[in-house]
Amino acid sequence: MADLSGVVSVRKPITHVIFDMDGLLLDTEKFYTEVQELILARYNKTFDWTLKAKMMGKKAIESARIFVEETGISNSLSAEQFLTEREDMLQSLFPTSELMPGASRLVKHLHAKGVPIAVATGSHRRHFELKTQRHREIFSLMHHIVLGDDPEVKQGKPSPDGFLAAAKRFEGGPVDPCNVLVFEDAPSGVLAAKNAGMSAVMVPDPRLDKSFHDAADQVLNSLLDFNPSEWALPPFEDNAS
Ligand SMILES: O=P(O)(O)OC[C@@H](O)CO
Ligand SMILES: [Mg+2]
Repeated sequence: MADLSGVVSVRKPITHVIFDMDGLLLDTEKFYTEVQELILARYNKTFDWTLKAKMMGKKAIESARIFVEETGISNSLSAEQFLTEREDMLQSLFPTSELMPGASRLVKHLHAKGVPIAVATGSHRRHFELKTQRHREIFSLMHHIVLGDDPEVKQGKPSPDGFLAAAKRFEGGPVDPCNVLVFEDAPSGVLAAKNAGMSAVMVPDPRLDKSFHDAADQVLNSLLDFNPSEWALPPFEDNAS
């Protein structure tokens, strides 16, 4: 592949894959958006995608601080109070989580072909259990899952902690980051993958500003558009989703 200046960019051969969870495998980002819109409405403020872009992918307390500070409500609502307030609403929404289009097909395909796969999410254990309760089969195909409250994940994305911990835990690990492909939906997640020295395929929400695409190695509208052959991964044998 050559860019406009004629520079040939060669993709690294990928041996291991790490998936983000919220907004990438699971359609859960919409729950956070909904709840945050409701909370802000009480302060006569609106939630927008500039703020969403800063919060998504981060650990709960990190994104809570951003929320109360950026919206200027921190004098009335602390980050901790915000987390407590949104908890009841989130707890009833998470068990209804759906898979994103193409997630099941891609995870099952890579697993069937023997490509080691893992998850690295900013989500903590309790939320992870609620979100995945209807999707145990897909998540059971992961070699391992690194959660946001894992002791090795000192800082959330864009720190590389979660992805580096995930690369270490593969059989025979640590895997060289240049052989790892990360799938992410969030700007902070793409940066975390790049900070870890990995390649990143971004599958962003269409409402996210396009400037956030620049850090990714590839940007797709959907996981259904992923072509494994472009990354030296085994090709799909059919076109079924
Ligand atoms: O890292 P992911 O799986 O996107 O999780 C972050 C999440 O807790 C909300 O944005
Ligand atoms: Mg995500």
